[in-house]
Amino acid sequence: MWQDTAGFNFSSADLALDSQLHELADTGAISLISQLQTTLDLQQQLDIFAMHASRILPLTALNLRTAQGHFAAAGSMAGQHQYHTELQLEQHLLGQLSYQSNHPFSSLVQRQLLLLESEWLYALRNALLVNRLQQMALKDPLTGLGNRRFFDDSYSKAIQLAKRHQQPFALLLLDLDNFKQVNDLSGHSTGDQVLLAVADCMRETLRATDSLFRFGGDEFALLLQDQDADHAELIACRLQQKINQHPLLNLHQVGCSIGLAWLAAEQQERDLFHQADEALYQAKTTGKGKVAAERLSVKGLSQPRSGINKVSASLAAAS
Ligand SMILES: Nc1nc2c(ncn2[C@@H]2O[C@H](COP(=O)(O)OP(=O)(O)OP(=O)(O)O)[C@@H](O)[C@H]2O)c(=O)[nH]1
Repeated sequence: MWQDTAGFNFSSADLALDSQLHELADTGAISLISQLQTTLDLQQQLDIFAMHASRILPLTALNLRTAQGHFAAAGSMAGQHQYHTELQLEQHLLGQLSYQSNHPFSSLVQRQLLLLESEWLYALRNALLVNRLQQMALKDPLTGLGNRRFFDDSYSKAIQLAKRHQQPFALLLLDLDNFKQVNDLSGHSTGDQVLLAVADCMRETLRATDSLFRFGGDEFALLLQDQDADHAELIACRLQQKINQHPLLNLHQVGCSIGLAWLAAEQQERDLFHQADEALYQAKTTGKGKVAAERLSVKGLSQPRSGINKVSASLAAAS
């Protein structure tokens, strides 16, 4: 037991806590905690943490890898030295941090960074949780593609970006042909398999998975940023071909119709969604299995499989 000058008694545990608090104050951890409490945004938390870590050692870059994505602190650039750590809380790996600096990461620096990291863990866990819930709210639960809400957000952001940077931008709306018969003839779970196969075809055609959406039912959308009309048309045809050639979709004679509209750099004000929807309507009503481009000119870029026509005809006869 120790006594300070004012006569208070301290145990060794109090002194250990006191010295830890001083160390935390030295590393800036206390103000770090209060700053981290102001946000549940992963990028913002990383930026705040990077600012505090830079007080220990000037950093050129700080990257955070998590199961929900990779983040880089604002202004990150390559440095001469690297240091990697894992952020774990209660035996759960939250993420991996990669520091870069033009100064070496001495063992003292590493120790201070470790201490600082430990102050981030709870706030990081909460931010990851919120991020995961947000992602779930934006995803179609069956296919994992973006849902309609996510599409609406992405669409307006893409339009703004296209306007700001004068970049072309295309929208594809896709509706399956003859999907209902899969449910009717083979059951709902086979129908679900068919929808999953369509999502796979979309992912294989377009790697940027955050641009792929399912609105519900058998309706899908693709946002193609910085794509001119020719390229967008090529992607639409490639996707349609993939769907036509997919074994499961072929087996159930499911094809697709696609409506395509694009915004050239000089044409900023048109209602792209309406155009693509009109084009899709044209593709549907002029025989299915087609890609229809804006201005309502239907191009028979891909012919429907003969089987599809036959099934349509027999369904029509049956109804
Ligand atoms: N298996 C499954 N079916 C669904 C789901 N959501 C909607 N559906 C069904 O999808 C079908 C969509 O109907 P339509 O678009 O008229 O079917 P279609 O045969 O493709 O019609 P066309 O577009 O005229 O060729 C309906 O039978 C819905 O019940 C789902 O999540 N899973």
